[in-house]
Amino acid sequence: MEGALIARDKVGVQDFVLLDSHTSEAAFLNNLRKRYQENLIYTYIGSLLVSVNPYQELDIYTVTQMQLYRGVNFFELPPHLYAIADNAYRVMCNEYNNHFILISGESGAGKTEASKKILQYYAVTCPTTEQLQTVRDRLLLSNPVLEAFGNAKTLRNDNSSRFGKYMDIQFDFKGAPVGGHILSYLIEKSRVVHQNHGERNFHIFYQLLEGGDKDLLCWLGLERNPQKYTYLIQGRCAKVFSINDKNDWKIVRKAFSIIDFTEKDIEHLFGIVASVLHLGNIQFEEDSNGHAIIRDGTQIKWISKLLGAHLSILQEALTHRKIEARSEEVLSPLNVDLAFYARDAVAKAIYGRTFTWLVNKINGSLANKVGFLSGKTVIGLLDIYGFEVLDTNSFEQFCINYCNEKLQQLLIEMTLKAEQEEYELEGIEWEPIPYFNNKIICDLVEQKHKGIISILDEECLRPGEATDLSFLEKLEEKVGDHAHFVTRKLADQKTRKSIDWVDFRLLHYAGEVTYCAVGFLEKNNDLLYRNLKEVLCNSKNSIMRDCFLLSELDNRRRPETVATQFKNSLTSLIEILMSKEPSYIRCIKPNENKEPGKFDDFLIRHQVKYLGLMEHLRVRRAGFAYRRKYELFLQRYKSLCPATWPHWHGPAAEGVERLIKHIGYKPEEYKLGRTKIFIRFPKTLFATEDAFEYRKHLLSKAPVPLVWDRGAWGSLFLALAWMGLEATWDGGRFINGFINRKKPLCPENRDFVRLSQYYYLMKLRDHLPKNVLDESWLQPPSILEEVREFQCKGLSFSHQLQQKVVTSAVFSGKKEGYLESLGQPFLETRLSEFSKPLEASYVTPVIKYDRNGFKARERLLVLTQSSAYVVEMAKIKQKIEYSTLKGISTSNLSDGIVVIHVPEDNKQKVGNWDTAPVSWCLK
Ligand SMILES: Nc1ncnc2c1ncn2[C@@H]1O[C@H](COP(=O)(O)OP(=O)(O)OP(=O)(O)O)[C@@H](O)[C@H]1O
Repeated sequence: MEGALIARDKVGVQDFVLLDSHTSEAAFLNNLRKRYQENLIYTYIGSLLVSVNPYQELDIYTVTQMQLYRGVNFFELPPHLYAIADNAYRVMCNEYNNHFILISGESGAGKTEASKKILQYYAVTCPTTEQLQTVRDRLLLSNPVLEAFGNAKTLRNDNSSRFGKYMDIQFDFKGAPVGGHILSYLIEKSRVVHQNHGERNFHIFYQLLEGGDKDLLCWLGLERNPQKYTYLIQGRCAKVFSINDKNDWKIVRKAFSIIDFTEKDIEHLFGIVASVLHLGNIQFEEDSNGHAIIRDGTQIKWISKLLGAHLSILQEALTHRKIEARSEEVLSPLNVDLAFYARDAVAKAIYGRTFTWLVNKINGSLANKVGFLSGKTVIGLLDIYGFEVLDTNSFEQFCINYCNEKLQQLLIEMTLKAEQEEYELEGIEWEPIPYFNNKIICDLVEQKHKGIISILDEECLRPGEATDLSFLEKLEEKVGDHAHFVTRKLADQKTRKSIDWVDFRLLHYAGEVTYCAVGFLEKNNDLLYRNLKEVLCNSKNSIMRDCFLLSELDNRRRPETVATQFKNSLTSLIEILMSKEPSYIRCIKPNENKEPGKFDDFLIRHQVKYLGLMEHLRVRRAGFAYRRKYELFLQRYKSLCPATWPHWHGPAAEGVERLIKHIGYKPEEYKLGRTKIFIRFPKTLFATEDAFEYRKHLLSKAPVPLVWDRGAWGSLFLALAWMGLEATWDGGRFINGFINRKKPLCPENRDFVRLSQYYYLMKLRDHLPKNVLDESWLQPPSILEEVREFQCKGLSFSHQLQQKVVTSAVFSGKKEGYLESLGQPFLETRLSEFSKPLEASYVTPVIKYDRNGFKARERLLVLTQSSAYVVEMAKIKQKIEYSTLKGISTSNLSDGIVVIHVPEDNKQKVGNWDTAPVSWCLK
């Protein structure tokens, strides 16, 4: 206990306070620098996590660290990714809602690493079973496969994501990961055929050449030397010091077997990868008529073999274009330039569509096959290509940066804007803090008819001679007066020099980016000659046939342009995210050289500025560190005030007022809104948390059933769960008390009581004082993990063990779900005082509602072997025998209401209570 408090004082509080006292940018940067130099790479601004890429493995990603953060409020320990992950997870489990974690920052800032660490955190800390272990492995192993095919070395990052990824992790009602789903966004296909100096193609090509065994390479017609392949050598850096292609190949190869890829799938997949390399080596020359012919037939033969395409048809498709004139089809020979264009187009199309196939295949293997369909919640992880400025920026950078504008907009909408609007809504006095809203740039790009994408589409689709230059002219005409758009013609004298005639410049939220318009039309159209498509549709390679459907050939409608498809997919993504509870991680790149420990002030200041971190800080500082609905605040802290403990029956707002008056909040420390309490300073909250912690410590020492969270409806459900499972337990001995119950609970109710049982136990764990979770216990063999659990929780070990043995004798092989429940400790919630006169097996405080007027009354519910009793003080108010029980209904809401149905003809007058209802309604 003490340890936890000291740790919190030393680190958690300090983190907040330091930030709290820093309003100036310089002070904030100083703080970040100082922390970075001490290897403290994480900092909070409120609940937003700022992460500065360390470029070295620090000792903060261990399983012990993960366990440390598990189930602890995020402000209690030093800032960490795990705290954010755990917080989202816990809220999801408690409130059954969906979450997402948005990880943003520029290329190389550490987004992918962060998302992988979060995934690992869930894999390690979430409950699992043998069956779920496969799901967990698949979730983890989908990453190396996707990275192999979708990541590449760029100048800014040796493992840069060249596609956007949004991954939903699905959890069942117990909080166990049961499945996943990945949405991918616009892979940078142009990289397949062209790489800038110092950059590589996608990792998989190098991995295959480096790691693939001799027989495989021989079968694919490949040589173990990237220098032999045109598509791999343009960046002149096939070998990279920081990348171990051979090792990565092994991981990918192993991953394939775990994520359900058959040998045939793998054969076809690498047939495609090799075909792309062979395609790149095809050279054309001119025949006497100026038509393109293939110079050397070796490559095309390999492609024909690997794709299962007819050699002469393939040859023809690469050198001719099929033109449809009325009802006739005419083959028109291509010149050399067009033949190269066709070759590259088919290589890009093959790779791009195979990537989509790969994602779908992985999704098939991640699909939830084991979990309960009901009660499924998700946590989404968004790791998407970061803001990017290259020497020459093309259509791909335009899309990537537009995507980052959209995410910035989402963040503004959900934080800066939402927070300030919330104050207004809640009637809290507030001086608005200005911030840059990048909506204006999003509109410039995406507005219907008027935005850059619409203008680009118009140029792509209109008849006549449209070129990249005519597109640029259209832009000048239509958006030339926009404050965030410049071309050479529109620029003032000073900036003119830095913009070429084929360029346009956008003033993004993250800085200026000059785009070269050359290639925009072609990349946006992304057309593939019809005869090439036909070849691929008829391929014997099953992946190709899945990717190129014959129906596509019949569809005469022009496909949507790439930019419009991308815009639409981003709109859907934003909708997906808006429906979930957000957590944010802002990644910062500390220097351009990928060097550990180097804090480049200039570079970081720029990121702090455009990420809007100072505005976040000011809103946080001027605003309130914490806000919570009255009901939830009261629920958590009600034990701190005698008037609210154990129950407060009035409105929650009044309860909170009583509570904070009792604790002694000063007026400047809080504000009461319409539905929420707002606490200004973190220290106020910490003091409250400390008091709560101490209170729990005291409570847990007292006899459990009478004082411990009397409102814990879970206790009742636990009892009901046992009843539903037709058994109960008397003072350590199990008795088949309900064995004669004829009707078992229906499946929904059974799931529900199991859920209640599970959460009750989780609650039990969370409410134990921290010092009992002592890491000094020796790591037991896994078979004894359960025993250790009891030790850790401070429960009587031998007693629990005895009970487990007895239970095993009674239930093993007889009770459904018994094996699953083995790992959960039994509760010590028996009431010894009652055991003699009533032979009680279970006691819990409840609120009983009368049929007449639904009036609430505090009672105790006592469950014995044969009957249930409602008790007031020491008086039995009502008794019902289980043999007469008609049924039990539970509410489908989280209100904890249970109705116990009693037959009409079975009314009993007990004690002095003469209004025995037909049903008991309990909470
Ligand atoms: N927490 C970390 N610990 C150690 N190294 C890290 C960490 N985060 C990032 N790095 C290093 O920085 C590199 C770049 O990180 P990462 O690939 O996550 O960047 P990114 O933001 O996803 O970039 P992109 O947008 O280009 O995909 C990693 O390959 C790794 O070397």
